[in-house]
Amino acid sequence: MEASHRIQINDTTLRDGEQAPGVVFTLAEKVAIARELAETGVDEIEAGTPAMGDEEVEGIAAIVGQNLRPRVTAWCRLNEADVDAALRAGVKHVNISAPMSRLQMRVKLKAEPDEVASRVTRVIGYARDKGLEVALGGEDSSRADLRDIGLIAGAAAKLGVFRFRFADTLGLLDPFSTYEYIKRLRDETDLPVEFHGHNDLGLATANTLAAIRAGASHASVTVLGLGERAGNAPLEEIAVALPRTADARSGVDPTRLMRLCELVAHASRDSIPRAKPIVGADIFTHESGIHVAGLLTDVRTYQGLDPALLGRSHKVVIGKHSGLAAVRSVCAAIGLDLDHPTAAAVLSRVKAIAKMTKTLVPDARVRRVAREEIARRQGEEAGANARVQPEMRLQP
Ligand SMILES: CC(=O)SCCNC(=O)CCNC(=O)[C@H](O)C(C)(C)COP(=O)(O)OP(=O)(O)OC[C@H]1O[C@@H](n2cnc3c(N)ncnc32)[C@H](O)[C@@H]1OP(=O)(O)O
Ligand SMILES: O=C(O)CCC(=O)C(=O)O
Repeated sequence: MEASHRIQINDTTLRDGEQAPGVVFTLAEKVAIARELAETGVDEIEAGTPAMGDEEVEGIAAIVGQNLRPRVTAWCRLNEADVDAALRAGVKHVNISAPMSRLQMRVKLKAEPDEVASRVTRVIGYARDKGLEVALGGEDSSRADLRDIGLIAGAAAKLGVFRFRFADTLGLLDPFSTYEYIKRLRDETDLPVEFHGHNDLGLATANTLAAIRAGASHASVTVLGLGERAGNAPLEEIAVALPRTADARSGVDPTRLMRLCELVAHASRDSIPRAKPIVGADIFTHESGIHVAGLLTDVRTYQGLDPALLGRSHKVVIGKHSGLAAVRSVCAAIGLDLDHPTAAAVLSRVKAIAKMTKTLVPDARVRRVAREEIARRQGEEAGANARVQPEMRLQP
């Protein structure tokens, strides 16, 4: 059965993702990532920050030039010069960002809410006059008075902006407070809401899903959660979790997530942690005997997420926590059928190896031990038979 509502996946790997310390994408990498994002099925690509200069503008323009299916947006501050830079990049859509908390308004713009609203009218009006489709970015929304958001988003709505982005800029929210904020935001604006979460408390995914449950229609994400400080909500987690936890779906093709994540990891000179949800190398790898025995009998016993959904499969490995079923299955895969005492002897030896080496025991070594045990047992049986032969001859 298909989940009920379609959520827009707005990827900001090339903007907020590249803000992660030390991450630099080359122009070729940016284009490759944008193309892969499009193939994966995201709805929007936030391609960069034109105010950063000519090279950044060139990078965004190169992505625009690919004529990809997703909308390509650029991130602008609340000033005309940033809008002009976005125009040079050739985008048709921009996110124009205004601080929503009084603290950020005062520190960054030396302004009070009504002055920010006036500035929104001026700058977004300027962008609209130049033919741009505009979304209002609400920086630091989670520390804002929702009435201030209502005032500023109201000024933007009058100019026909297509969306409001609620940013939990400092990753302060939890799923319960996110849900409340996004529900209450409905009293302040009719604009479609995008939720942009940060992962400082490890809650970006949970908060984004809570925002969706509360009525947000757009999820702002990055590949592998790359982004400022602890990063953002990972695209791969949101895409896979949406239908499972939020009765919603996206246009993302899960079978392309591995390839996309590997590309971004490589371009950001990082590796994917082995236990990273959805794309980590080990997330469908099973060592524990009880789990392996269960999976081998009926896969549903220990399968939450079907690896086939991601084009992946379960893998059994042998280590300190293995049991007889696992050892037997590794050997049976090459036609070595172990009886119970032989399997027990093999298991005992491979466990000792795992403890000594503090790692897994490769299948080839398990099978070598198995062959040795089979040979030893056959030798013992032959010896025993030889010993009993004379007695047998004495029998009448
Ligand atoms: C929460 C976020 O992710 S916000 C996005 C953060 N992204 C980036 O910072 C992108 C990379 N940044 C850069 O390359 C540079 O900071 C630039 C090119 C954007 C600006 O560089 P500079 O002109 O040297 O300014 P600097 O970085 O020192 O300070 C930022 C300026 O932007 C202003 N500013 C910040 N947010 C906004 C906003 N939403 N609207 C208008 N102005 C803003 C600050 O008040 C400050 O103004 P000031 O120069 O008058 O003091
Ligand atoms: O204002 C926006 O568009 C969001 C900026 C951002 O990345 C954030 O606040 O974390």
